[in-house]
Amino acid sequence: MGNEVVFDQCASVLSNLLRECGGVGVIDGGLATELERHGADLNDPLWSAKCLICSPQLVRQVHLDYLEAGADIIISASYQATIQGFVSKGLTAEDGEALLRRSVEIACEAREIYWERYDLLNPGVPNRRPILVAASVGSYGAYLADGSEYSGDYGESVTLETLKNFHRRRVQVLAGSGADIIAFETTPNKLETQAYAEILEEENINIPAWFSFNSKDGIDLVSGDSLLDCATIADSCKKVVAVGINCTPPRFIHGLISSIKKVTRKPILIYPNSGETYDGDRKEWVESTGVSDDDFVSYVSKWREAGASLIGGCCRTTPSTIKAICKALSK
Ligand code: MET
Ligand SMILES: [Zn+2]
Repeated sequence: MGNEVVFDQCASVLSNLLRECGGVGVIDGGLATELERHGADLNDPLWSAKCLICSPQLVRQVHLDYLEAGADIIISASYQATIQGFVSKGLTAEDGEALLRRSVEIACEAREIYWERYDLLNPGVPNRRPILVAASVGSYGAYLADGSEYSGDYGESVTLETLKNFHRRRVQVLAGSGADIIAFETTPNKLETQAYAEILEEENINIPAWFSFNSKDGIDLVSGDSLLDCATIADSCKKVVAVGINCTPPRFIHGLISSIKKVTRKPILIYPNSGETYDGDRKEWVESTGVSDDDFVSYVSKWREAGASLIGGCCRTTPSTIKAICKALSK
């Protein structure tokens, strides 16, 4: 297939969804933290990817809960699923690749169950609503599980090539897994943004991607790298169809949308966390620091007005947050 055809196909995946959703789509909420709320123990270097091995049916149920809550896009449990991470657990690289594919398959199964229920409840009404499955790619720091996911500081020895070599095979496998889009999430720095863009351009990746950055000051990425620079890289990459922010406190989102808008006309996506802070030493969330579903929702129309086209939640948001977002958008 010629490059231009691939680019057109990539662009239409999201534009079709947005058209059918009346210009604004809803992304799901936190996956890992929701698995934990249901009792999963994620204290493991594989984090939520551990559930791909131990409790795939719980992962499918959480995807289904988000669809029932109204999400138009569900994100697979591959955030911290890496071939290297599975190999350190004693699996073969082939098993690791199979688990990556499985993460997308589980999300697709949830979509199928959801659609079948719709058919049962609405016999003869052939109008299943469109749902996209996004294959999650977390950062190199998420794989290291040493906190660098939230500092973006990988040290001098990690180069662009290190990051490209780390991510390449996973991205290839996820691109061929049946997912509709690749979600590069919680991206902490510019080097990794560059690595993602180069992989998408150099490899024959024929599904679109979104780039989502993580900020802790409401201005730049967690590493201190310029959001404008990183969003510009995303803007220049033809396979990237949306750019935005995730896992960042709600209070910072409005300003971040305005910044991104300065450098791209691509759809802007945002899926903030609950605003709670994570205590890395105790390995737990500090509840009192967050916002309630009602507070979260009071932001939604402002984010929409500021220019966000895809809105959802990240860590510690739940299906009830997503339901409230849908309500605020009167979907
Ligand atoms: N999609 C991932 C999740 O919700 C994003 C995690 S951000 C640290 O589990
Ligand atoms: Zn998160």
